[in-house]
Amino acid sequence: MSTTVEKIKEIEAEMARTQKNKATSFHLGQLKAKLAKLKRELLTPSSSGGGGGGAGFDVARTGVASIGFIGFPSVGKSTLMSRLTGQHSEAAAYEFTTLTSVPGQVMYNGAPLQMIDLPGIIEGAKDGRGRGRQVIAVAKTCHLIFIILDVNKPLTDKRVIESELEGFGIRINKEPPNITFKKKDKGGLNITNTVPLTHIDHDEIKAVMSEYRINSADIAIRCDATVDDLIDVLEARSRSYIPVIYVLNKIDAISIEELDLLYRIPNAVPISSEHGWNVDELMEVMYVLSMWITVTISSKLTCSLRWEKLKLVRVYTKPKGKMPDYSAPVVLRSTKCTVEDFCNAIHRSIIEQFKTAIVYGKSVKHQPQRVGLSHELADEDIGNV
Ligand SMILES: Nc1nc2c(ncn2[C@@H]2O[C@H](COP(=O)(O)OP(=O)(O)OP(=O)(O)O)[C@@H](O)[C@H]2O)c(=O)[nH]1
Ligand SMILES: [K+]
Ligand SMILES: [Mg+2]
Repeated sequence: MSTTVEKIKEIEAEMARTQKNKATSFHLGQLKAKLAKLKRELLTPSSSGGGGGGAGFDVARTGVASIGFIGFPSVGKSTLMSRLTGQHSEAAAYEFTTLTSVPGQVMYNGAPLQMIDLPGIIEGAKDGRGRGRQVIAVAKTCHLIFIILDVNKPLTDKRVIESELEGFGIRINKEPPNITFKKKDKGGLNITNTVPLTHIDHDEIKAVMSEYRINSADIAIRCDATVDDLIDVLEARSRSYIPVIYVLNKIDAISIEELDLLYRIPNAVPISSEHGWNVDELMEVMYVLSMWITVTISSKLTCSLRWEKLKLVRVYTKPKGKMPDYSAPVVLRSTKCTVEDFCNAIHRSIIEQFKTAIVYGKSVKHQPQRVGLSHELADEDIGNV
Protein backbone atom coordinates (compact mmCIF):
# COMPACT_ATOMS: atom_id res chain seq x y z
CA MET A 1 0.00 0.00 0.00
CA SER A 2 1.44 3.34 -0.97
CA THR A 3 1.45 6.13 1.58
CA THR A 4 -0.58 9.32 1.26
CA VAL A 5 2.53 11.22 0.19
CA GLU A 6 3.19 8.68 -2.56
CA LYS A 7 -0.42 8.83 -3.75
CA ILE A 8 -0.18 12.64 -3.90
CA LYS A 9 3.00 12.38 -5.96
CA GLU A 10 1.33 9.94 -8.39
CA ILE A 11 -1.66 12.24 -8.92
CA GLU A 12 0.56 15.28 -9.34
CA ALA A 13 2.59 13.41 -11.95
CA GLU A 14 -0.55 12.35 -13.80
CA MET A 15 -1.82 15.94 -13.79
CA ALA A 16 1.48 17.15 -15.18
CA ARG A 17 1.25 14.72 -18.11
CA THR A 18 -2.40 15.50 -18.89
CA GLN A 19 -3.02 18.28 -21.36
CA LYS A 20 -5.78 20.67 -20.37
CA ASN A 21 -8.54 20.69 -22.99
CA LYS A 22 -12.25 20.09 -23.36
CA ALA A 23 -11.81 16.29 -23.50
CA THR A 24 -9.71 16.09 -20.33
CA SER A 25 -11.44 18.66 -18.13
CA PHE A 26 -13.66 16.10 -16.37
CA HIS A 27 -10.66 13.90 -15.62
CA LEU A 28 -8.55 16.85 -14.42
CA GLY A 29 -11.36 18.05 -12.16
CA GLN A 30 -11.50 14.57 -10.63
CA LEU A 31 -7.74 14.50 -10.09
CA LYS A 32 -7.74 17.92 -8.41
CA ALA A 33 -10.53 16.90 -6.05
CA LYS A 34 -8.72 13.61 -5.21
CA LEU A 35 -5.56 15.58 -4.54
CA ALA A 36 -7.36 17.99 -2.19
CA LYS A 37 -8.81 15.08 -0.22
CA LEU A 38 -5.43 13.35 0.09
CA LYS A 39 -3.80 16.59 1.25
CA ARG A 40 -6.44 17.00 3.93
CA GLU A 41 -5.76 13.42 5.03
CA LEU A 42 -2.10 14.28 5.32
CA LEU A 43 -2.87 17.17 7.63
CA THR A 44 -5.15 15.16 9.91
CA PRO A 45 -3.06 14.04 12.89
CA SER A 46 -4.35 10.44 12.83
CA SER A 47 -3.11 9.88 9.26
CA SER A 48 -0.26 7.55 8.44
CA GLY A 49 1.08 9.96 5.86
CA GLY A 50 4.35 10.59 7.66
CA GLY A 51 5.58 13.56 9.65
CA GLY A 52 3.00 14.67 12.25
CA GLY A 53 3.00 13.33 15.77
CA GLY A 54 4.83 14.83 18.70
CA ALA A 55 3.84 17.84 20.75
CA GLY A 56 2.62 20.91 18.94
CA PHE A 57 3.93 24.40 19.40
CA ASP A 58 0.66 26.13 20.24
CA VAL A 59 0.60 28.60 23.11
CA ALA A 60 -2.18 30.04 25.28
CA ARG A 61 -3.67 32.98 23.45
CA THR A 62 -3.71 36.41 25.04
CA GLY A 63 -4.57 39.88 23.77
CA VAL A 64 -7.06 40.91 21.11
CA ALA A 65 -5.25 39.26 18.21
CA SER A 66 -2.32 36.93 17.70
CA ILE A 67 0.33 37.34 15.06
CA GLY A 68 2.50 34.38 14.01
CA PHE A 69 6.04 34.70 12.58
CA ILE A 70 6.79 32.44 9.62
CA GLY A 71 10.01 32.30 7.63
CA PHE A 72 13.10 30.36 6.67
CA PRO A 73 15.79 29.96 9.35
CA SER A 74 17.88 32.99 10.27
CA VAL A 75 15.79 35.61 8.46
CA GLY A 76 15.60 37.55 11.74
CA LYS A 77 12.31 36.43 13.31
CA SER A 78 13.62 36.30 16.86
CA THR A 79 15.52 39.58 16.50
CA LEU A 80 12.24 41.20 15.46
CA MET A 81 10.36 39.51 18.30
CA SER A 82 12.74 40.89 20.92
CA ARG A 83 12.63 44.33 19.34
CA LEU A 84 8.83 44.56 19.16
CA THR A 85 7.81 42.98 22.43
CA GLY A 86 10.84 43.21 24.69
CA GLN A 87 10.35 39.47 25.24
CA HIS A 88 13.80 37.96 24.74
CA SER A 89 13.92 35.28 22.09
CA GLU A 90 17.35 33.83 21.42
CA ALA A 91 18.83 35.10 18.14
CA ALA A 92 22.06 33.90 16.54
CA ALA A 93 23.85 33.52 13.21
CA TYR A 94 23.17 29.77 12.93
CA GLU A 95 19.99 28.14 11.58
CA PHE A 96 17.32 26.71 13.88
CA THR A 97 18.27 28.81 16.87
CA THR A 98 14.60 28.89 17.85
CA LEU A 99 13.26 25.41 18.57
CA THR A 100 9.84 26.15 20.01
CA SER A 101 7.18 28.87 19.99
CA VAL A 102 7.98 31.97 22.02
CA PRO A 103 5.00 34.21 22.82
CA GLY A 104 5.32 37.88 23.64
CA GLN A 105 2.96 40.79 23.97
CA VAL A 106 2.99 44.37 22.79
CA MET A 107 0.58 47.17 23.77
CA TYR A 108 -0.22 49.39 20.84
CA ASN A 109 -2.75 52.24 21.06
CA GLY A 110 -4.20 50.57 24.11
CA ALA A 111 -4.63 47.22 22.41
CA PRO A 112 -2.74 44.16 23.64
CA LEU A 113 -1.41 42.17 20.67
CA GLN A 114 0.21 38.78 21.02
CA MET A 115 3.19 37.88 18.86
CA ILE A 116 4.37 34.32 18.46
CA ASP A 117 7.97 33.75 17.37
CA LEU A 118 8.29 30.33 15.73
CA PRO A 119 11.06 28.01 14.57
CA GLY A 120 12.22 28.45 10.97
CA ILE A 121 10.60 26.28 8.32
CA ILE A 122 12.15 24.75 5.22
CA GLU A 123 10.80 23.80 1.82
CA GLY A 124 8.69 20.65 2.16
CA ALA A 125 7.59 21.62 5.69
CA LYS A 126 3.92 21.00 4.93
CA ASP A 127 4.75 17.45 3.82
CA GLY A 128 6.37 16.69 7.13
CA ARG A 129 9.95 17.90 6.74
CA GLY A 130 11.36 18.99 10.07
CA ARG A 131 8.74 20.19 12.53
CA GLY A 132 7.30 22.38 9.80
CA ARG A 133 3.77 21.08 10.12
CA GLN A 134 3.53 21.89 13.81
CA VAL A 135 4.90 25.36 13.09
CA ILE A 136 2.43 26.06 10.29
CA ALA A 137 -0.40 24.64 12.41
CA VAL A 138 0.20 27.46 14.92
CA ALA A 139 0.22 30.08 12.17
CA LYS A 140 -3.06 28.68 10.85
CA THR A 141 -4.85 29.68 14.05
CA CYS A 142 -3.40 33.22 14.17
CA HIS A 143 -5.34 36.32 13.13
CA LEU A 144 -2.45 37.65 11.16
CA ILE A 145 0.81 36.18 9.84
CA PHE A 146 4.12 37.93 9.33
CA ILE A 147 6.00 36.21 6.52
CA ILE A 148 9.53 37.31 7.26
CA LEU A 149 11.99 37.37 4.39
CA ASP A 150 15.69 38.19 4.27
CA VAL A 151 16.16 40.77 1.48
CA ASN A 152 19.65 39.41 0.82
CA LYS A 153 18.14 36.08 -0.26
CA PRO A 154 16.35 35.43 -3.60
CA LEU A 155 12.85 36.84 -3.71
CA THR A 156 11.67 33.40 -4.93
CA ASP A 157 11.74 32.43 -1.24
CA LYS A 158 8.48 34.37 -0.92
CA ARG A 159 6.74 32.00 -3.31
CA VAL A 160 8.17 28.93 -1.56
CA ILE A 161 6.84 30.03 1.83
CA GLU A 162 3.47 30.94 0.34
CA SER A 163 3.08 27.51 -1.20
CA GLU A 164 4.00 25.86 2.09
CA LEU A 165 1.18 27.77 3.79
CA GLU A 166 -1.25 27.20 0.92
CA GLY A 167 -0.51 23.47 0.99
CA PHE A 168 -1.60 23.54 4.62
CA GLY A 169 -4.99 25.07 3.80
CA ILE A 170 -4.05 28.69 4.56
CA ARG A 171 -5.33 31.21 2.03
CA ILE A 172 -3.29 34.40 2.04
CA ASN A 173 -4.83 37.86 1.67
CA LYS A 174 -7.84 36.35 0.02
CA GLU A 175 -11.55 36.29 0.71
CA PRO A 176 -13.46 33.00 0.64
CA PRO A 177 -14.67 32.39 -2.95
CA ASN A 178 -18.19 33.61 -3.52
CA ILE A 179 -19.67 30.20 -4.22
CA THR A 180 -22.55 28.61 -2.36
CA PHE A 181 -24.12 25.21 -2.73
CA LYS A 182 -27.17 23.56 -1.29
CA LYS A 183 -27.35 19.79 -1.33
CA LYS A 184 -30.62 18.22 -2.46
CA ASP A 185 -32.03 14.69 -2.49
CA LYS A 186 -32.55 14.53 -6.23
CA GLY A 187 -32.60 16.59 -9.42
CA GLY A 188 -28.92 16.53 -10.36
CA LEU A 189 -26.60 19.53 -10.35
CA ASN A 190 -28.11 22.91 -11.07
CA ILE A 191 -25.24 25.34 -11.72
CA THR A 192 -25.85 29.08 -12.01
CA ASN A 193 -23.25 31.81 -12.43
CA THR A 194 -23.67 35.60 -12.20
CA VAL A 195 -20.37 36.32 -13.96
CA PRO A 196 -18.85 34.55 -17.01
CA LEU A 197 -16.67 31.61 -15.96
CA THR A 198 -13.34 31.75 -17.79
CA HIS A 199 -11.40 29.16 -15.74
CA ILE A 200 -13.82 26.32 -15.20
CA ASP A 201 -16.46 24.50 -17.23
CA HIS A 202 -19.48 22.50 -16.15
CA ASP A 203 -17.70 19.19 -16.78
CA GLU A 204 -15.00 20.08 -14.27
CA ILE A 205 -17.58 21.21 -11.72
CA LYS A 206 -19.46 17.91 -12.17
CA ALA A 207 -16.24 15.91 -11.79
CA VAL A 208 -15.33 17.68 -8.56
CA MET A 209 -18.83 17.38 -7.11
CA SER A 210 -19.05 13.67 -7.93
CA GLU A 211 -15.65 13.12 -6.30
CA TYR A 212 -17.23 14.64 -3.15
CA ARG A 213 -20.28 12.42 -3.70
CA ILE A 214 -22.60 15.37 -4.21
CA ASN A 215 -24.85 14.41 -7.10
CA SER A 216 -27.77 16.76 -6.54
CA ALA A 217 -27.32 20.38 -5.49
CA ASP A 218 -27.95 24.01 -6.39
CA ILE A 219 -24.57 25.65 -6.97
CA ALA A 220 -24.44 29.44 -7.23
CA ILE A 221 -21.15 30.88 -8.46
CA ARG A 222 -20.75 34.67 -8.12
CA CYS A 223 -17.08 35.06 -9.03
CA ASP A 224 -14.85 33.98 -11.90
CA ALA A 225 -13.97 30.85 -9.95
CA THR A 226 -11.25 28.28 -10.58
CA VAL A 227 -11.44 24.57 -9.77
CA ASP A 228 -9.33 25.30 -6.72
CA ASP A 229 -11.87 27.87 -5.52
CA LEU A 230 -14.64 25.31 -5.80
CA ILE A 231 -12.56 22.76 -3.89
CA ASP A 232 -11.80 25.37 -1.21
CA VAL A 233 -15.53 25.83 -0.68
CA LEU A 234 -16.08 22.06 -0.42
CA GLU A 235 -13.11 21.81 1.95
CA ALA A 236 -14.17 24.95 3.89
CA ARG A 237 -13.60 23.28 7.27
CA SER A 238 -9.90 22.88 6.63
CA ARG A 239 -9.32 26.30 5.10
CA SER A 240 -8.24 29.48 6.94
CA TYR A 241 -8.30 32.86 5.24
CA ILE A 242 -5.58 34.90 6.93
CA PRO A 243 -4.10 38.30 6.13
CA VAL A 244 -0.34 38.34 5.68
CA ILE A 245 2.17 41.15 5.94
CA TYR A 246 5.48 40.47 4.19
CA VAL A 247 8.20 41.73 6.49
CA LEU A 248 11.28 42.36 4.34
CA ASN A 249 14.09 42.28 6.87
CA LYS A 250 17.76 43.30 6.89
CA ILE A 251 17.38 46.39 4.67
CA ASP A 252 20.50 47.75 6.38
CA ALA A 253 22.46 45.42 4.12
CA ILE A 254 21.15 46.72 0.75
CA SER A 255 21.39 49.89 -1.33
CA ILE A 256 18.78 52.66 -1.63
CA GLU A 257 18.09 51.57 -5.25
CA GLU A 258 17.38 48.03 -4.13
CA LEU A 259 15.16 49.34 -1.35
CA ASP A 260 13.12 51.30 -3.92
CA LEU A 261 12.28 48.05 -5.69
CA LEU A 262 11.09 46.46 -2.45
CA TYR A 263 8.51 49.21 -2.00
CA ARG A 264 6.68 47.88 -5.07
CA ILE A 265 5.82 44.58 -3.40
CA PRO A 266 2.19 44.66 -2.23
CA ASN A 267 1.42 44.21 1.46
CA ALA A 268 5.09 44.41 2.35
CA VAL A 269 6.96 46.49 4.92
CA PRO A 270 10.75 46.73 4.55
CA ILE A 271 12.52 46.89 7.94
CA SER A 272 15.75 46.29 9.75
CA SER A 273 14.96 44.47 12.97
CA GLU A 274 18.55 44.76 14.11
CA HIS A 275 18.59 48.55 13.80
CA GLY A 276 14.89 49.14 14.43
CA TRP A 277 14.41 50.84 11.07
CA ASN A 278 10.80 51.26 9.95
CA VAL A 279 9.40 49.06 12.71
CA ASP A 280 6.95 51.88 13.58
CA GLU A 281 5.42 51.53 10.13
CA LEU A 282 5.20 47.78 10.64
CA MET A 283 3.44 48.29 13.98
CA GLU A 284 0.97 50.68 12.41
CA VAL A 285 0.07 48.31 9.56
CA MET A 286 -0.20 45.42 11.99
CA TYR A 287 -2.36 47.35 14.43
CA VAL A 288 -4.77 48.53 11.76
CA LEU A 289 -5.18 45.00 10.45
CA SER A 290 -5.51 43.23 13.75
CA MET A 291 -7.95 45.82 15.11
CA TRP A 292 -10.01 45.55 12.02
CA ILE A 293 -10.14 41.80 12.40
CA THR A 294 -11.18 42.14 16.03
CA VAL A 295 -13.94 44.61 15.22
CA THR A 296 -15.08 42.40 12.40
CA ILE A 297 -15.27 39.34 14.57
CA SER A 298 -16.94 41.09 17.51
CA SER A 299 -19.61 42.70 15.39
CA LYS A 300 -20.14 39.39 13.58
CA LEU A 301 -19.75 40.86 10.12
CA THR A 302 -18.38 38.61 7.43
CA CYS A 303 -14.66 38.18 7.68
CA SER A 304 -13.72 39.82 4.41
CA LEU A 305 -10.55 41.83 4.37
CA ARG A 306 -9.74 44.97 2.54
CA TRP A 307 -6.26 46.28 2.25
CA GLU A 308 -6.95 49.93 2.50
CA LYS A 309 -5.70 51.74 5.55
CA LEU A 310 -8.66 52.06 7.81
CA LYS A 311 -9.52 55.08 9.86
CA LEU A 312 -10.32 53.75 13.26
CA VAL A 313 -12.11 55.32 16.19
CA ARG A 314 -11.25 54.22 19.70
CA VAL A 315 -13.96 54.55 22.32
CA TYR A 316 -13.17 53.85 25.97
CA THR A 317 -15.85 52.41 28.19
CA LYS A 318 -16.44 53.90 31.64
CA PRO A 319 -18.27 51.90 34.27
CA LYS A 320 -20.43 54.13 36.53
CA GLY A 321 -18.41 55.90 39.20
CA LYS A 322 -15.12 54.43 37.94
CA MET A 323 -12.24 55.56 35.77
CA PRO A 324 -12.47 54.82 32.04
CA ASP A 325 -10.84 51.58 30.96
CA TYR A 326 -8.02 52.85 28.76
CA SER A 327 -6.51 49.40 28.31
CA ALA A 328 -9.23 47.98 26.07
CA PRO A 329 -10.89 50.46 23.71
CA VAL A 330 -13.86 49.49 21.62
CA VAL A 331 -12.49 50.09 18.14
CA LEU A 332 -14.86 51.22 15.42
CA ARG A 333 -14.36 52.15 11.83
CA SER A 334 -14.83 55.87 11.15
CA THR A 335 -17.55 55.06 8.62
CA LYS A 336 -19.49 53.07 11.22
CA CYS A 337 -19.06 54.80 14.54
CA THR A 338 -22.48 55.76 15.90
CA VAL A 339 -23.54 54.95 19.44
CA GLU A 340 -25.54 52.10 17.92
CA ASP A 341 -22.40 50.65 16.28
CA PHE A 342 -20.63 51.03 19.62
CA CYS A 343 -23.38 49.10 21.44
CA ASN A 344 -23.39 46.38 18.83
CA ALA A 345 -19.63 46.03 19.03
CA ILE A 346 -19.98 45.21 22.73
CA HIS A 347 -23.05 42.98 22.60
CA ARG A 348 -26.19 42.81 20.52
CA SER A 349 -28.43 42.65 23.58
CA ILE A 350 -27.40 46.14 24.72
CA ILE A 351 -29.57 47.82 22.09
CA GLU A 352 -32.70 46.20 23.53
CA GLN A 353 -32.26 47.93 26.90
CA PHE A 354 -30.73 51.13 25.55
CA LYS A 355 -32.13 54.41 26.89
CA THR A 356 -29.39 57.00 26.52
CA ALA A 357 -25.61 57.14 26.27
CA ILE A 358 -23.35 59.44 28.28
CA VAL A 359 -20.38 60.62 26.25
CA TYR A 360 -17.27 62.64 27.08
CA GLY A 361 -14.91 63.78 24.32
CA LYS A 362 -14.54 65.55 21.01
CA SER A 363 -17.90 64.50 19.57
CA VAL A 364 -19.97 66.39 22.18
CA LYS A 365 -20.31 70.07 23.17
CA HIS A 366 -21.01 69.49 26.86
CA GLN A 367 -18.82 67.23 29.01
CA PRO A 368 -20.51 64.84 29.51
CA GLN A 369 -23.55 64.91 27.25
CA ARG A 370 -26.51 62.57 26.87
CA VAL A 371 -26.89 61.33 23.31
CA GLY A 372 -29.02 58.85 21.34
CA LEU A 373 -28.25 55.87 19.13
CA SER A 374 -27.54 57.84 15.96
CA HIS A 375 -24.90 60.11 17.55
CA GLU A 376 -21.50 59.79 15.84
CA LEU A 377 -18.57 59.15 18.16
CA ALA A 378 -15.06 60.57 17.72
CA ASP A 379 -11.65 59.04 18.37
CA GLU A 380 -10.84 58.73 22.08
CA ASP A 381 -14.36 59.49 23.26
CA ILE A 382 -15.40 57.96 26.55
CA GLY A 383 -18.83 56.37 26.59
CA ASN A 384 -21.25 54.78 28.99
CA VAL A 385 -24.63 53.31 28.04
N1 LIG B 1 22.09 42.76 8.94
C1 LIG B 1 21.07 42.34 9.66
N2 LIG B 1 21.14 41.19 10.32
C2 LIG B 1 20.08 40.79 11.04
C3 LIG B 1 18.89 41.56 11.11
N3 LIG B 1 18.00 40.91 11.89
C4 LIG B 1 18.60 39.78 12.29
N4 LIG B 1 19.86 39.70 11.79
C5 LIG B 1 20.86 38.64 12.03
O1 LIG B 1 20.40 37.43 11.42
C6 LIG B 1 20.80 36.31 12.20
C7 LIG B 1 19.58 35.46 12.51
O2 LIG B 1 18.71 36.17 13.36
P1 LIG B 1 17.59 35.44 14.20
O3 LIG B 1 16.77 36.49 14.84
O4 LIG B 1 18.18 34.40 15.06
O5 LIG B 1 16.78 34.74 13.03
P2 LIG B 1 15.57 33.70 13.14
O6 LIG B 1 14.76 33.88 11.92
O7 LIG B 1 14.89 33.81 14.43
O8 LIG B 1 16.37 32.31 13.03
P3 LIG B 1 15.91 30.82 13.50
O9 LIG B 1 15.31 30.90 14.85
O10 LIG B 1 17.18 30.06 13.48
O11 LIG B 1 14.95 30.35 12.46
C8 LIG B 1 21.48 36.87 13.44
O12 LIG B 1 22.86 36.80 13.23
C9 LIG B 1 21.00 38.31 13.50
O13 LIG B 1 21.93 39.15 14.13
C10 LIG B 1 18.84 42.81 10.41
O14 LIG B 1 17.88 43.56 10.41
N5 LIG B 1 19.96 43.14 9.69
K1 LIG C 1 19.10 32.03 13.70
MG1 LIG D 1 14.57 32.44 15.87
